[in-house]
Amino acid sequence: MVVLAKPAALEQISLLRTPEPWESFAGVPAVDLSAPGAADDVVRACERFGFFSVVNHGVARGVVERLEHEAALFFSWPQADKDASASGPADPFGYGSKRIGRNGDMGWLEYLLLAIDRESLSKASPAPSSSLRDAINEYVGAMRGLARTVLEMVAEGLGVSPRGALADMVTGEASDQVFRLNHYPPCPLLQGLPPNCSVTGFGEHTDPQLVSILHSNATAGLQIALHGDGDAQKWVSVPPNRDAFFVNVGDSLQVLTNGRLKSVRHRVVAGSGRKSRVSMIYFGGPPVAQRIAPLPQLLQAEGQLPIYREFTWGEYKKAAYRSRLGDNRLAPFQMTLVELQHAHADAAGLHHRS
Ligand SMILES: C=C1C[C@]23C[C@@]1(O)CC[C@H]2[C@@]12CC[C@H](O)[C@@](C)(C(=O)O1)[C@H]2[C@@H]3C(=O)O
Ligand SMILES: O=C(O)CCC(=O)C(=O)O
Ligand SMILES: [Fe+2]
Repeated sequence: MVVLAKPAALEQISLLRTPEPWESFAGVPAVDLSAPGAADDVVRACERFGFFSVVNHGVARGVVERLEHEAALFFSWPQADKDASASGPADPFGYGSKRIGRNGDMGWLEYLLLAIDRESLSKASPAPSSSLRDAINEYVGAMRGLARTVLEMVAEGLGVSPRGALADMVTGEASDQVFRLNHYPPCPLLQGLPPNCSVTGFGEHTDPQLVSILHSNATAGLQIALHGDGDAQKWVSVPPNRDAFFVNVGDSLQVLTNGRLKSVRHRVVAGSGRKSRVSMIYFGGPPVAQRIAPLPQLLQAEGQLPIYREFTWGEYKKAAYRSRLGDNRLAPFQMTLVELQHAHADAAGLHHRS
């Protein structure tokens, strides 16, 4: 990590001064994937928090440990070697430090962001070493399986058939999968400041895909916003659990379920005294041509009208990459109040356009 070499850039990473210590949240649902009724538990967790952990997931500990080891090795390379490991700074794929995306977002982290073809790392975004590439490929294979299981459970719990309708979008031939390794070192800028001061590691956002599956080491830092009434938002810290994976509902799943499942706003904060946080995240996106719109089956079953306009994943991604991290990327695709009123009137056969 380049530390303090360019103070001007560091100033752009907003320091958060927190009046209270972050509340460690004991209420994150832990779903036992091997238990009967897991599908209902998954849906409940997605409705309530858009976020949950999974245990008894069937992913071998060795797969995680191998990648953790390789990731730690990579992040310990000299800065010049990491910078040279991809041709230029991440855009969006490759090795990046402090800059997230293309539009001025900054965080106290370094990362590797990689595109995945169906089974393995894309030739377009090679890993910096063959041992890291092999560990990522093995890990991503396990994550695709886990994403499939979770999305099959979502479909089952919602009564959507076939059971693979959502899972196929993420694990099919042309699906758009992304993998990310993040490293958040302790921040020296905070030394000497009160212990409740922290720096933005990864700014608040929702993930654009259907689901993201996250694993981290034992260092805290991830926070989620609890879905409140109206605009009220309460941030809580997620206690790390090395034996579990954390599942985030993404924007696309929110749209497919007409807002019944909600994407979770989340962020990472880094402190001064902590150990480094290392996280690995698999993002399950559909093929670029996939149409994303509320599933007709769900609308019919629940007697609802769509609250989102249809778009393709390619269109959403293009818009996402033009947005800032914290933007509400779904807002432009939401039906306006007037459109909803017209749709209701049309559905009731009452609407006469002049
Ligand atoms: C600021 C940005 C980074 C991001 C692309 C974007 O323009 C807005 C969405 C961001 C995000 C958040 C979730 C994932 O980490 C990510 C890879 C993604 O798919 O959308 C990042 C993008 C990125 O880092 O390139
Ligand atoms: O690193 C983490 O723990 C979360 C990062 C994240 O939300 C992301 O990369 O989209
Ligand atoms: Fe995220």
